[in-house]
Amino acid sequence: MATIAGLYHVEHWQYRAEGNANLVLCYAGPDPRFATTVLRLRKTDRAVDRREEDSGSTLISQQLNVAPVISKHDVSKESVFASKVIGLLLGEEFVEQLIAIALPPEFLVSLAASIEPLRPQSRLHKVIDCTQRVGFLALDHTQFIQRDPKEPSVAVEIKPKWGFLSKSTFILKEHGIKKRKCRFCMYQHHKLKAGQELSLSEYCPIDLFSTSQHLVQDSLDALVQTPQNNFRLFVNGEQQTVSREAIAQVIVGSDVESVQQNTTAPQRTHSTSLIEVLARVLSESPLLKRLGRLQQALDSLDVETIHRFYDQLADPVTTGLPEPTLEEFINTAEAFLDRTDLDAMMDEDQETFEAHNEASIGFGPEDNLEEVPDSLKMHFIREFLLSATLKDCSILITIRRAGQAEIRPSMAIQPAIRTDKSDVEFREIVHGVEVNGECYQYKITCIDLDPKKIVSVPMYMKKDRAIVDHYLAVVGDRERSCGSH
Ligand SMILES: O=P(O)(O)O[C@@H]1[C@@H](OP(=O)(O)O)[C@H](OP(=O)(O)O)[C@H](O)[C@H](OP(=O)(O)O)[C@H]1OP(=O)(O)O
Ligand SMILES: Nc1ncnc2c1ncn2[C@@H]1O[C@H](COP(=O)(O)OP(=O)(O)OP(=O)(O)O)[C@@H](O)[C@H]1O
Repeated sequence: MATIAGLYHVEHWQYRAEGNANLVLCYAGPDPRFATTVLRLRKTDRAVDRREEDSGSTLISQQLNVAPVISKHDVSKESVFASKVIGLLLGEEFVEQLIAIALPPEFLVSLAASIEPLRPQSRLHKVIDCTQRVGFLALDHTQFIQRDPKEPSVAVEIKPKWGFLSKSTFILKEHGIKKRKCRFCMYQHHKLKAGQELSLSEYCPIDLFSTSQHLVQDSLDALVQTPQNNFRLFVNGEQQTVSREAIAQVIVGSDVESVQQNTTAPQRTHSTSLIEVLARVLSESPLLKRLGRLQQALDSLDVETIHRFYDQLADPVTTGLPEPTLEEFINTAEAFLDRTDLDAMMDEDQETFEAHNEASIGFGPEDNLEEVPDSLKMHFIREFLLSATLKDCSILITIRRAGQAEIRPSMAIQPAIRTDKSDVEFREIVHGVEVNGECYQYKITCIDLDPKKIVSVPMYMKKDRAIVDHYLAVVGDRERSCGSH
């Protein structure tokens, strides 16, 4: 594992953001090698008595003392999973580069203590896992490698979730609502009941994934209106509160300082809004379409059949299945690509894509599923896990105004970082787009591409049931289908 001299200064790392599983810090020190990089660290359950909680180093040291020496999460292969497995499917250019680095425990302990007061209340049930020996250095995708002091970079993070309505013939008739309402829209009602959200989101992923520019634009407006955990805004790497006003002010290249200070200073008027530029980028880039089609094609059997396979294969004593290895995931992706023409898949209309997809499975719901060979059952469970990764990733789109000459695609390379093992360098591909006669540079990257666990399959099944049952109980089958306008 690489050790990088000069990286382990706690005071040089600032809290950036966190999800359920990882916490991310951005570099704010003087070393130019780490400018525009972030550090991604795994979290673990807070395993100490809450009465003793002091949100400081005692707490973290307790964790360090009680936890086993080897972290229960072996994350060392996760960077390879993202680049090799997801890279095969999505295209390597869209997958964020992660560099695995060694983590001294004292560094983690001090880091955890220093950022604790900055963390949101809702995430405090977990802490940085101070037993992890490996973390990841990545590019800060809210900014460009080459900063332009005159043109601020505006970044939007979208967690698009499930971009398809399942047409799987394996879905039981009584669960047919899944063919009309998307999982995100149905899940909103469950989240409301559970107190996870206070109001329903106006966003529907089916519109975002539609590739129709006006629907994409409408769904971006909906995300701004109800961002939940699906939309974040950054200006020069600083996270901003999402609001219509902030978005209107962040007309790319407008008076950014006033947005950062959240003032309502008079805006410079531009004909083009950030939403328009984003809609163009999302409709133009193949990423979103590829993501949606892959999510659907890799989930051809739906969790209902996947769970049946899981039950048929699971060891009755341990009631589990071994987690797939990296090699097994690679083989699964390769076998999927053998039966799928990725280029054709991108060009086909929805109906043809679904028909091809169904035909390529090799068996149907009318067949005796007990007779499907075990190896094939395992294969489809792993495909389903790949789909789960793609259903939970986020997309970062970073934009800045540019001159006409700068909108040709180009690659920027960060100065090499010398580790004790080798030199590593980060790269980014910068594209250009012209909207309403104004030129912009952008990059688009997928983050959070961790492998999902096979042990979660029964939980996925339970969640599916809970979401559908609750939706049918409170709404029924009376709303218009998602995607029908
Ligand atoms: O099942 P979902 O759709 O709720 O997804 C979970 C996410 O909830 P969301 O609905 O996006 O708010 C959830 O996000 P939040 O914690 O709600 O922000 C995680 O991303 C979770 O992944 P993991 O278990 O940490 O690997 C996600 O779990 P997976 O289903 O991806 O395993
Ligand atoms: N390379 C990056 N550049 C900039 N910001 C990043 C980067 N990676 C992560 N982040 C920020 O940190 C947040 C948490 O990271 P990440 O999505 O990997 O966590 P997670 O726990 O896996 O998320 P989830 O709960 O969705 O599974 C992201 O939502 C994003 O705002």
